Amino acid sequence: MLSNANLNSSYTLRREEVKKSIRNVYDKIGTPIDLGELAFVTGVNALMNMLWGDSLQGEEGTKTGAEFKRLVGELVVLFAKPNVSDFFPMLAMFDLQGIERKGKRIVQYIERILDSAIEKRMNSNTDKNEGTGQMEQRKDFLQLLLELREQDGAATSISMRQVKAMLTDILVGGTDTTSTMVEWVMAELMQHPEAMRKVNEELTEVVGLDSLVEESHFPKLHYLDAVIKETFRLHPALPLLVPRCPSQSSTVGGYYIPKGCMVWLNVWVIHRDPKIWENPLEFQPERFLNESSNLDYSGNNFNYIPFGSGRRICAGLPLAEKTLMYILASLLHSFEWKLPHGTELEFSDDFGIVTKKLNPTVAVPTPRLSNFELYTK
Ligand code: HEM
Repeated sequence: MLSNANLNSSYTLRREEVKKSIRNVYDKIGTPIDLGELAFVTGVNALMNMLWGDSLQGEEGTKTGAEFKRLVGELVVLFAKPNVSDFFPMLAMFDLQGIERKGKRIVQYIERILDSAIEKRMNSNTDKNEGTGQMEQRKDFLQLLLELREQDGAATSISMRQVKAMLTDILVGGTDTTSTMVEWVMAELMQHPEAMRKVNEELTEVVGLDSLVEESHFPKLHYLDAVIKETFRLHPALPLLVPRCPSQSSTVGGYYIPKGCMVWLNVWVIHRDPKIWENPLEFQPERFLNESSNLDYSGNNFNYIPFGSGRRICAGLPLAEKTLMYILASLLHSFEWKLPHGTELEFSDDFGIVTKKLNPTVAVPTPRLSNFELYTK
């Protein structure tokens, strides 16, 4: 599902969701909009469409999206919360901080969404089989997983539990991260009007005010790409990545790392290390415009690893890169964004495995496009 060929063939699904969001924003022109919520619903719909061909529709869908966002947000806080049971396993059965109880409640909520999608698909597969005797179903991610299920003796056979675990991984891993980054980028741009001006200029030149952004424009949006990379430097979504557990003892940089221990890599600190970065606390997208800097998301330069590195690098990286660029470029090209009157930007972050903004980024849109029909078609 996450290969480049599959991503290219699912472009229309992302396009539909982004256009829907532009229409929704246009309907609320002049009023404050929670950018994290907007990005979350756009991202989750694009993802659900790719996973099982359905999305959250209408007012009800927006409400479910907001609830889903809140719960995934709660889950990423729980993932990182120090748990007394980890240090004293005999206390685990008492679940003293209620971490297990809260986690289970959220996972059950996600499972209900998955159960409904899986049931619908299995019923439609049965109908098709009975009706025509042919297997001619949609080959989305859910269909591929269902076909791998319980193949007698096959090495690739997986259980229904594993199907749900994979879908949950993708939904949780791919939604909160993307919407959080949209919020940070928009906040940094509103805080740095010169950078915002350059992004707008680039979009006007590359896309034109009489057109909407398409993925084919991305390779030419160099400045916006640098803005996103600089935002990842200052606000890496997973500041400690996922923990590693070495299978052999070794010595790294003079430190002995015993086999079997848990290693956390502090990307947040690496990205702000004055030995690596000039003026590390300043927002300077230009540092990513220098082609010789070799700073991309591949994880090959250990000075810059917002998507991790090595075998466990983010599995959704190509999709994340496309979705983030698409949502941001579209919001910035279609609208001008200003802070609501009398409010100020705020950059504190919240504790959790994902570095979220403590307070939502809220902004008021005004139209930028010359052809108003583009907002509604
Ligand atoms: C802006 C968006 C995203 C960011 C910043 C991000 C970041 C990360 C990071 C830092 C890791 C840990 C890598 C490591 O420790 O080396 C990770 C793992 C992962 N990500 Fe993402 N991610 C994003 C979007 C996505 C999307 C869209 C998906 C799925 C469609 C996804 C699926 C995963 C999965 C499954 C893993 C675990 C990989 C493994 O352990 O083998 N992520 N992500």
